[in-house]
Amino acid sequence: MGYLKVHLVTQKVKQHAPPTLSYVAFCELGKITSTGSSQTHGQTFVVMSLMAPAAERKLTGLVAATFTPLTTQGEINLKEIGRYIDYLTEKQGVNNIFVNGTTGESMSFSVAERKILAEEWCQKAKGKMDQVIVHVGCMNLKDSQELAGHAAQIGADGIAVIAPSFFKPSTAEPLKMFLHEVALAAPTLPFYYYHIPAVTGVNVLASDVLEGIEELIPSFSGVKFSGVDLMDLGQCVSYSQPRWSVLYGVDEQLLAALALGAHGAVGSTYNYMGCHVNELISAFDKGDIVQARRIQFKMQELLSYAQKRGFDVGVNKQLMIELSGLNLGPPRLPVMPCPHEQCLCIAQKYHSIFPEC
Ligand SMILES: CC(=O)N[C@H](C=O)[C@@H](O)[C@H](O)[C@H](O)CO
Ligand SMILES: CC(=O)C(=O)O
Repeated sequence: MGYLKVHLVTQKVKQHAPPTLSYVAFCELGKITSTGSSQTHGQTFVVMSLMAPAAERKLTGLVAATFTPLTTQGEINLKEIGRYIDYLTEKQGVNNIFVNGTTGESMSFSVAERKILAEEWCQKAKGKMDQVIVHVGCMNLKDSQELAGHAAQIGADGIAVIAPSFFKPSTAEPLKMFLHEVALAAPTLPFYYYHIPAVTGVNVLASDVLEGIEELIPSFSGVKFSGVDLMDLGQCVSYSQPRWSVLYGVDEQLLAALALGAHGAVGSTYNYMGCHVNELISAFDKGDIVQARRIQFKMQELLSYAQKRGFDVGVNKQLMIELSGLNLGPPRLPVMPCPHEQCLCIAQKYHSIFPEC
């Protein structure tokens, strides 16, 4: 959440002309540090220096999809968010978070609760996290727009939007129109499409959504790809513009996504496996495929063990509690809390597979 300096020049049409739309948009983009004017070929130009948000930087590496801390009574528990952030940065080496997503059970929270949560995550992340991406997708356009506008006000580094899934778009066109309308509520915030077909039931190829989207959504910055169709993923990477990030979201097969050129990963397991997956990524970057594969196989061993015992957000949250010691509370209905013994045996399996971070 630092700043980087850019200069821009905008043409002044008349002597006392009101600011043009693009001028206003750029003013909203960052903090103006100096203004002036210059004359060229008899025309007056307004010259402005401004600081654009650091989020203009490409998002890479690991992003933890956070759980939502609740009290034992099931109310949001803001008190634990600061400790949670310290745990991720200090114990896991994870410096980016994706809040109010699937793992955060966003669809089970009201718009008001999601705003309070997003604000607290952004506040507590200041000076500690590189980027905070707020998921703002809802079943309807109005709530999504409200959350997008709010994310811009609270200084989020980006927003992500899932496909609405009660009325499912059956082709890319209506989905892109929906995403565009949400993006208009926060036109200067980096925008990510959140692709998770197994959960939404929206089986539109992500690469079809990406095609031409840079013209529709100038703030478009990438896709969080939580699908298993690696051909579609490859098509997203090959279409991707230089400043976009293709972030993979099926943790158990991250290595395949890295081989296809994914720029980073967003996932629930990076909450407690971040330190090991950072090693996987650095082994891959060094060309040590054998070591990268060894770590990926360990992740698969743990996840297949957990999946055989029923692995959902409730189990995952309880596992995080066992491994981190954080006070995250139960999930919210309809997600059921995890029976203590079930999570304990998955936590034991974790310790038998992975060394201490
Ligand atoms: C459905 C779901 O929650 N997917 C997550 C991200 O999108 C993943 O991070 C998984 O939790 C993870 O890959 C374990 O299966
Ligand atoms: C896993 C993930 O990315 C999410 O919880 O939304």
